[in-house]
Amino acid sequence: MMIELIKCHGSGNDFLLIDEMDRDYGFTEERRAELAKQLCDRDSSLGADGILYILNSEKADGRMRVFNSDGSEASMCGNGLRCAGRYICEKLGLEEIIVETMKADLQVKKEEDIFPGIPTYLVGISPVSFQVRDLPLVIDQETLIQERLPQLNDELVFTAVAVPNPHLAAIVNDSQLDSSLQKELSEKVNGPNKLFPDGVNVSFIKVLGKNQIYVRTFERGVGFTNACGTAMSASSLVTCLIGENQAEENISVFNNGGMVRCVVHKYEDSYKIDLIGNATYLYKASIDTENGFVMEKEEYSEQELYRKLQEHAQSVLNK
Ligand SMILES: N[C@@H](CCC[C@H](N)C(=O)O)C(=O)O
Repeated sequence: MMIELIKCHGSGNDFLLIDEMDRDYGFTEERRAELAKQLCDRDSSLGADGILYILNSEKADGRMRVFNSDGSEASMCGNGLRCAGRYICEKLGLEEIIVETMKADLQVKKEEDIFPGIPTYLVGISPVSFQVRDLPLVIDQETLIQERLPQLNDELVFTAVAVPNPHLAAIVNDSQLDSSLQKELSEKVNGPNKLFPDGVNVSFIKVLGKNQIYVRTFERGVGFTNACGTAMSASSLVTCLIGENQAEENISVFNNGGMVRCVVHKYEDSYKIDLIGNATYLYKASIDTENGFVMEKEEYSEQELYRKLQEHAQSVLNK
């Protein structure tokens, strides 16, 4: 079967976007998962962190389903939603839309360029829950907010939060960041384990200065990625909880693929986080799924400008 797709990225977190809005490929659930494993394989001709399936929605402007490269389906993807949102906005000729995702209908809005010439979108990350049952995290307490988790590690202070996909975040120092700790912990909680039976995205956060943080994430179903949008949103929230940053202020979040901006909104008994960043198209291609061969490929020229943002982000990180 021939499939048409767009390879795109948000902060270097890369995806294969497949439009099913006006084309019915007749995918079964098994086929979606198989395709994610086949096409995202870095040793294949494409390679990506996940697939974004774009579908019609009965209650929103479009629907996004995201599959990780291991074939598992995730409830949300912040970087992916910027790309999916851009695609649906441009297809419908709109600047602001609602996209149905597994657990919530979310706002996507075209924003002023985060860096000259870079298509930029805002996605509203919600709902946010600190209830451990929403991750799930199996411990004998209701929440884990800036606390130790001795069953996992004695050294770090963690926050567990669902946005709504599950995140475990810790603020770390340079030596913890440079060590193999994150890999070890992440592999533990993403293999067969009793604490996080469904796995969890694990982020290490470094505070760089006022309103500036660096976040590195080991993603459930993928491994280390250049960036994870929901993780950067969750991490921004964590830094607000501890008073390093403030709600309603712009937080620049640097990552290994570039940078985004987050704004934490605090309501009476809930939070929402705006995630603002690039939605960059690399190429469009037709794929023969029998053998994974790329039959036709047309490059976009957007990545060149994106490199300027990356150079800027790198210069901040090197300071
Ligand atoms: N890269 C994404 C998150 C993708 C899903 C995640 N790996 C999960 O399984 O929850 C993002 O940008 O948020």
